[in-house]
Amino acid sequence: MLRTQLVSTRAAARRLYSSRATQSLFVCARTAARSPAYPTHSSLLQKHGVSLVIRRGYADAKFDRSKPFLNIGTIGHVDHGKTTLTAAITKVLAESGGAKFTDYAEIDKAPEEKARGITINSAHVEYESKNRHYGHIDCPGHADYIKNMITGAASMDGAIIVVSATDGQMPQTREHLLLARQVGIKKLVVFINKVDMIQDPEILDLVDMEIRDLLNTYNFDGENTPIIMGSALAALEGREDAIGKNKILELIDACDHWLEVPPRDLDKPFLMPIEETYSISGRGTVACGRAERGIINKGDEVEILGFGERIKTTVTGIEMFRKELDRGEAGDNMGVLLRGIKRELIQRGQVITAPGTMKSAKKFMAQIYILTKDEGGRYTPFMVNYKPQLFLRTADTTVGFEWPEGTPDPEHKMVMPGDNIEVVCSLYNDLAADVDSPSVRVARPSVPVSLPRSLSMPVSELWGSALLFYHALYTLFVIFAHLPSPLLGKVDIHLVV
Ligand SMILES: Nc1nc2c(ncn2[C@@H]2O[C@H](COP(=O)(O)OP(=O)(O)OP(=O)(O)O)[C@@H](O)[C@H]2O)c(=O)[nH]1
Repeated sequence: MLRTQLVSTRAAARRLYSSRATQSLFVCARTAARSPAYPTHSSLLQKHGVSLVIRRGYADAKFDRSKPFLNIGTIGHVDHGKTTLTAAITKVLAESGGAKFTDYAEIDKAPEEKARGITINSAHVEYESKNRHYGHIDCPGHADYIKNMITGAASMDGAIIVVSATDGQMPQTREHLLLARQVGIKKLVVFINKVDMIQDPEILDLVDMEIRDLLNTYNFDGENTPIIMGSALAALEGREDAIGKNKILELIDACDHWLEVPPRDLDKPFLMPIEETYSISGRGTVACGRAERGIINKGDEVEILGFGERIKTTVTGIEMFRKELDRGEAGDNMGVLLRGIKRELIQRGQVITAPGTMKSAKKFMAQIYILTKDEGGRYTPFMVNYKPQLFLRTADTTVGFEWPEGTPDPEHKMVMPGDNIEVVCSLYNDLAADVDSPSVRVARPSVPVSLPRSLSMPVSELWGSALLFYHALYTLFVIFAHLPSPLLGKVDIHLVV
């Protein structure tokens, strides 16, 4: 009886969430929030001629590398309690000296976020368990900010998926699971939150069952994945330890035992995509991001690439969570202090690399497999001049598709889900790509060019490119119908034309 009631209430809630009326309301609210008539904090500042320059302090202690470092984070549906859980973890671990308590407001800190009451950019905190050092990313749950989720999730080694016991799995629970899978996260820990609002244990059993099924659907280990049931708010408010503090400790223990530290690519040339930039008074400009591969030492020469720039500079300092390092490694979520670089010169989406190891590309050939609806892809065709959004590392830019020269009847050629196509891609902004990567099958350029060397991207990055269509398609789906996450395709080969 109870089960039937619960299922029908959830079905009604999902139907309401997915209805055109609700989605139109969201769209109107977003449009209003973005309109000049409803200025956000930063647009107000800009209107009055004040540019929002982000400043912050620099490292004030030495970084201790004695414990293995792992990037994890909270993902899940909007309002299920990701930020509350992040704050609660730092609070509980602060009691044993494993963290500095970071309260809810500090994590949810971007001005636009506060104005609109939702998490836009992923926020980073750190904490330590007995065995591990964690960098933690609090990912946004809101549909509008899926691109932040892609870049946030892309820098995670493992994740905590937060599911409210009152709602069970919701659209973004499924979307984030799909995304987590596609950006290479292999293991997750589940936190069923808000159990303080549930009186009947049968409901919790039902949510547990539902989540294990869902994990299996997305190729995670549904049987063995640890599921912890608790209340982040109770832990944050220091009440009801049985569902609060004790469950947070259980969650951290589960992360220690279930999530694995992946092998780090230390032998390859250094590469760090820029996520954020800061200006440190008296020191200079710091670029932050997660090192994808290689090692960087204080004093090393580097190159900043992308968006029309190729700048040589020297690294004068490396920091991680405000602690100084002599050397940064693949997997580190670090800040790099750059000699003589003005903050305005660099931006999110560019990369910092060992000099001469990468080039930037604006036009290339791609071999793309278009995922079908059953594979989480699209179910409608598209034609020439289709312009989706490309997500590559922290960059996102518009990409235009054209048929290669010599294609018969290009104007009327239609691409169906399940098709394998070869297209010429033109980016709005140039992005960094590897030179002569051995991990790529290099095909014949079908448009003749006289480049000294071919440019290509390794398959791992092409997977990032496979997410390129996600945002554009997602927006369409949110507006017209709330359907499962679309992903356009798998990109196999990239060549410069
Ligand atoms: N009763 C109860 N409320 C909770 C609990 N955890 C979070 N909440 C409340 O749920 C609401 C949403 O929590 P957030 O932490 O902002 O949720 P979120 O998932 O980070 O939301 P977004 O960042 O916008 O995606 C807030 O009002 C919290 O106080 C809990 O364990 N019990």
